[in-house]
Amino acid sequence: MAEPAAEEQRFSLREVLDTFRSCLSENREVLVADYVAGWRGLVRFLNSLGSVFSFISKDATNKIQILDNFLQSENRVHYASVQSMVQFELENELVDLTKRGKFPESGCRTLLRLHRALRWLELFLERLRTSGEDGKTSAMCSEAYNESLAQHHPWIVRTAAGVAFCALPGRATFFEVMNAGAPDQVVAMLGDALPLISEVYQVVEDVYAHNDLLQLP
Ligand SMILES: CCCCCCCCCCCCC/C=C/[C@@H](O)[C@H](COP(=O)(O)O)NC(=O)CCCCCCCCCCCCCCC
Repeated sequence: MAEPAAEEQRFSLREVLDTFRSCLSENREVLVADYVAGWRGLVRFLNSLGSVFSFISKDATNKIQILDNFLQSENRVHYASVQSMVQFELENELVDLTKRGKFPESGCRTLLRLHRALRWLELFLERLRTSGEDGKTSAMCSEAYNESLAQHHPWIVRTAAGVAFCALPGRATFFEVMNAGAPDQVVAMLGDALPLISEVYQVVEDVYAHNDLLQLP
């Protein structure tokens, strides 16, 4: 008998893109449940690349879980969108604004970590999309990282990340794991996806910038 559970576990780039697509509502609210679902898909992809990446996927999973808990809490209506979450947590003083204190796991600071990682994803996928057949994924990955997330990570994390990047498979294998068809189809799909990811990133960036939350500890 076929194993649906195993099939569900299989990463599909299209599915992940669809969840990121559905996370922007008509009035440009970013829906937290879909945002988190998109991340869950990406983590599944990362896990399929091997255990060298597990320290990264554990951190991402942990943050997804924190947000999931809010989505299931009695305050869940306030966590429906990034906009409502920010408003709710700020109004009720549930965020450590300048140094870590009573709220080390606020929704705002937790989502900010994923938001910064989304910028890495955008830069990385754009490099992947425009790369040639012999493009080096590890170089693309570390360039994207240095331009984004690295600025927020201490030396020890940057070093560990650098080591992990060396274990990335080549472009061809990478495209296969994405499970989105032949390389030219993957490239086309990335072309469709990137404006979407950028838009989600930009909306969240604007909300955080407007509320002066981009440096939350
Ligand atoms: C495909 C290669 C994957 C490379 C992933 C690049 C990102 C490297 C991130 C390294 C993070 C190391 C783990 C620790 C992080 C935390 O210190 C740090 C700060 O948190 P804190 O303030 O609570 O302490 N956490 C973070 O910055 C959040 C990191 C979240 C990383 C999620 C990465 C998911 C990658 C998904 C890959 C998908 C590839 C897409 C192909 C379709």
